[in-house]
Amino acid sequence: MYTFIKLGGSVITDKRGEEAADLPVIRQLAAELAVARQRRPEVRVILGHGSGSFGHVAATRYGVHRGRAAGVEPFGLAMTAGAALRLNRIVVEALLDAGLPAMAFQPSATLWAEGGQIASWATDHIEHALEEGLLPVIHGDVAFDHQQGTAIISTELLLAHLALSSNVVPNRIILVGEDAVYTADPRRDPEATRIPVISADNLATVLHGASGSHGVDVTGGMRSKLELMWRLVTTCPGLEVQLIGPTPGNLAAAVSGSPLESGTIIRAYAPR
Ligand SMILES: Nc1ncnc2c1ncn2[C@@H]1O[C@H](COP(=O)(O)OP(=O)(O)OP(=O)(O)O)[C@@H](O)[C@H]1O
Ligand SMILES: C=C(C)CCOP(=O)(O)O
Repeated sequence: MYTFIKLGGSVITDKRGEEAADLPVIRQLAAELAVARQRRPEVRVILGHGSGSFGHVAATRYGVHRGRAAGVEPFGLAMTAGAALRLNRIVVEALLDAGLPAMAFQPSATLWAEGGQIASWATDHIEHALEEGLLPVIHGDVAFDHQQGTAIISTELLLAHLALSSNVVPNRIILVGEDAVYTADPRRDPEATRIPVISADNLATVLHGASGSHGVDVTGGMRSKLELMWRLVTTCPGLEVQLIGPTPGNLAAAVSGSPLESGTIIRAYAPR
């Protein structure tokens, strides 16, 4: 069984800036992952990261997510791919510096989209990388799209595709981003309170209080993230999704399976 992790663009960059990577946070998260891997070497991880103020700013500028309708030029597509890759390089170098065998797999090189969704993605190299003991690193990316010409594929869509359509079946997905899901957007509503567990009982209310991102974002923010993660936990038996913030110690604890007093867990089935 595998653990999928997404380092959210909202924590590894400043989403209100442009190409503003948060190096101290990236290094801290890389170090925590290294600690967790030493503690629990049997936990096999695929690491994804969002694009934050790199890809989202470029995609918005050139309209890549809207495809032909926005008259995307090759240069705009290439600039957006370049921005996503610049952040990817920063993340992978930090992981290598922390002693992790991180290797990047650029999704757009082997993926086709259709109407903004993944139509096909050749993931056999990623699966083989895991067998070789590597830490495969993927990232939200641009894509060629059969229907709309170009698209943006979020990290969550990539992780969902791996979970549903590859040989790599996760039992946990850890999303490092907002420190929890709240009853309303915590950046807008100071009265918002943390929701510790999302299940069938409160899903509708939770979705009602979830909205977009505080920064430039073309992949939907919290609401679309939750909808997709709910689809996954209801399709993959035993899968749990955990949303945590970047507070030091959280990622190491979550990967090691230690209980956390913070964050939100999404589960469709009662815990065993
Ligand atoms: N109910 C809610 N609870 C928590 N956060 C919420 C809620 N509703 C909206 N948000 C917003 O969701 C955003 C987090 O989603 P966002 O897509 O920006 O994260 P990310 O995955 O880290 O980014 P990226 O797509 O760049 O990787 C924050 O801006 C937060 O304010
Ligand atoms: C904007 C680009 C290039 C990718 C978006 O991926 P995400 O940050 O995971 O939503």
